[in-house]
Amino acid sequence: MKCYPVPRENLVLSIDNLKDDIPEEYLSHKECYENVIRKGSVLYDIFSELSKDRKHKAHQAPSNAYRISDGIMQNVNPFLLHFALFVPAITNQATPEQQAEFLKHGFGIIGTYAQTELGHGTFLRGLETTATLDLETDEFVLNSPTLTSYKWWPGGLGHTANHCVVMAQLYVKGKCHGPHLFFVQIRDIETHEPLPGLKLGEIGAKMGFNTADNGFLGFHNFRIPRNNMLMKNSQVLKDGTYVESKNEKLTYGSMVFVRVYLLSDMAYMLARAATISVRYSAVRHQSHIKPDEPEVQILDFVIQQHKLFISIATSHAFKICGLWLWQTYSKVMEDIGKGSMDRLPELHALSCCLKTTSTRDAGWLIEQCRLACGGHGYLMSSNLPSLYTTATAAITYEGESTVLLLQTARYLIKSWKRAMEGESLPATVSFLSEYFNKRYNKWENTPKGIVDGLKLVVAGVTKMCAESIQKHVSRGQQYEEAWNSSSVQLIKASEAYSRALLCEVFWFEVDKVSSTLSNNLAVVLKQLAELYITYWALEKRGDLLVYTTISKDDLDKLQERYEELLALIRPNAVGLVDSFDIRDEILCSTLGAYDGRVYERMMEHALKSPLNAETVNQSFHKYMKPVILKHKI
Ligand SMILES: CCCCC/C=C\C/C=C\C/C=C\C/C=C\C/C=C\CCCCC(=O)SCCNC(=O)CCNC(=O)[C@H](O)C(C)(C)COP(=O)(O)OP(=O)(O)OC[C@H]1O[C@@H](n2cnc3c(N)ncnc32)[C@H](O)[C@@H]1OP(=O)(O)O
Ligand SMILES: Cc1cc2nc3c(=O)[nH]c(=O)nc-3n(C[C@H](O)[C@H](O)[C@H](O)COP(=O)(O)OP(=O)(O)OC[C@H]3O[C@@H](n4cnc5c(N)ncnc54)[C@H](O)[C@@H]3O)c2cc1C
Repeated sequence: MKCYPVPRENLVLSIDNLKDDIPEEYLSHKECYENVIRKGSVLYDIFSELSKDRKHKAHQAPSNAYRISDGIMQNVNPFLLHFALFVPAITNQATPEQQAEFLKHGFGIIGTYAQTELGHGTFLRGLETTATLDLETDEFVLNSPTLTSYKWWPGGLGHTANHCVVMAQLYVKGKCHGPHLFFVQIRDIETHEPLPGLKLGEIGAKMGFNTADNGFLGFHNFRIPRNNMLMKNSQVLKDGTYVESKNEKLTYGSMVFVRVYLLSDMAYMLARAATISVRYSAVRHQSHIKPDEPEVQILDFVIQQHKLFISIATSHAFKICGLWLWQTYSKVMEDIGKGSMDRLPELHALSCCLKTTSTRDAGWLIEQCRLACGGHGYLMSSNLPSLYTTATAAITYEGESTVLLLQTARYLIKSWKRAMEGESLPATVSFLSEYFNKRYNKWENTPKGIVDGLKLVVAGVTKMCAESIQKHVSRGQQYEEAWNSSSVQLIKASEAYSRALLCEVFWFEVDKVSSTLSNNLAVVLKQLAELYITYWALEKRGDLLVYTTISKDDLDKLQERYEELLALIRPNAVGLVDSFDIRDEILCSTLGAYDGRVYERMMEHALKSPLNAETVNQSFHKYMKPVILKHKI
């Protein structure tokens, strides 16, 4: 996977014409798009220059530096798909010769990843776009046979990209070989006009992501060279011979990359929301704790700490687990490069449930941060509304959450069956064997004890799912029907598995490095990790009571410890969000600026509203005054 050198923050933030005179929320839909293209083009130019000087580092661990662009854009970058999916799809799925050919223009082309259609997003085998081999001309003919087969949603497709990687059903000599990827130019490089045989446009305003330029694309007998099929894993030869892939799911590899990346991405989204809401909570004084004392910082309310500190801890949890998952991804990609695909199912299962949990948690936690800021959190200038709509889009894109959790459940059930047959299991699911063989310990009120307890919940729910499926089958249902009948519990098993993974990796990674850290830092990181684990033990107390030997007394002690941790973290709370080191220009928040001048910034921002350009808006004279005068008594 090529990674793009990321421009240093100072370099990017020092560029004058990247600043907005009018806040984006006061621009029209069209002006918004034109504005991000203006800024994105400057960024793109910087990326191009920088990439000429430095070698691309393959398999570079996720870094959120590319989110500088979000700070500059104050919204989603329409070029993001080029980097997030278009280039990775080519580097993962094309032969070296094709990569050299397709990427020879480097930043000279702008691409996107066109897979989802109006009629299908989840069920990829149901995609309707066709790519049919024409033996005589050595070309593929692309068609959108129905309205529902139009590509719909790809970022940058509407008016930005001039190329895309298209997922289409491959037809050779009348036989369908399933979804494959194709490199397609869609606009003229010089004029940017759509090429003949294409229908292109944007899909309209959305809840957020409104600068992503999500678009639609229809093909009408559109021809591309045969060599434009990405042929690293499977090939179509000149004589029409189809050489199938060692694993047909390798075609889906680009989605795994983004799912893995999203864990780190959500860590960064949460870091921003936590920074804004904790800093604001240190500035905002409201109400009393002791009646005879001055109004307090709202951060001194324990319930405010309960709302916000979990976001600080979760950001670190996702960052640490994101790097752990990235290392797994890199190792599996390396193995695949050597011809071994043994761990691909495990990586798929891990990426599905962790992508789902991280995006869902980021959504509700950012909303919780907003709500904790009262009315001012509802202002666009706080940036919390935009963070929310941007984060929650990820619950759907790159694999809808329910669908991905069912994928992980599929892996858990298969692993449970292997445990029952005495097979050895990968470390990430080996606890299923221990549970099956009744090798587990009594409850302990320690972080490790909680992690072990959460794993027992996973094993217990997985066992219950397997028994439920078996029960439905024994009553005459086909396996797929029995699976569907048990899907509520299957989702629960995957959710529990994801939570146990996050708690285990967070705690043990922190524990592992703590000896290398200064004592103060180790203490604070361990407090955050313990807060995270204890928070979720209390949230899942019902399951723990069902599947472990935890007692009511243990739970009371956990609640007490949780509240102790809130008090221990309180003195470091502002320092902890400052340590996320997110500059004001990237935070883009009147509530979260480093200098704490909240009220002055709110007023400065309000005065930028176009409505405040005059004391009386023309609508008074045009519309209100006639009515007032007419009904004046
Ligand atoms: C200039 C400034 C910018 C600079 C930027 C610089 C750098 C940026 C770099 C990176 C950024 C990265 C991320 C940034 C953040 C966000 C990205 C930006 C925007 C959003 C993009 C969104 C893009 C999309 O949404 S693309 C479309 C996504 N669509 C999906 O995910 C579809 C979901 N559906 C599926 O995956 C499948 O259809 C299915 C649900 C799995 C079902 O498929 P099916 O064939 O029915 O499979 P089945 O259930 O029968 O299982 C069969 C078998 O296959 C295995 N399987 C399935 N999928 C996979 C897989 N992906 N990998 C491996 N194995 C897979 C499955 O386990 C089964 O196996 P088995 O039979 O059980 O053994
Ligand atoms: C902001 C944004 C950006 C996007 N960017 C891109 C992009 O760049 N490129 C691209 O190709 N796509 C993109 N997408 C599309 C995205 O990948 C799809 O929306 C996603 O895969 C879900 O597919 P769908 O919308 O067709 O929902 P469907 O697949 O129709 O699912 C709808 C609902 O049906 C239920 N459901 C579906 N299947 C199952 C099942 N098997 N079991 C149980 N329940 C099920 C779920 O509740 C699901 O939410 C983007 C989407 C968004 C929102």
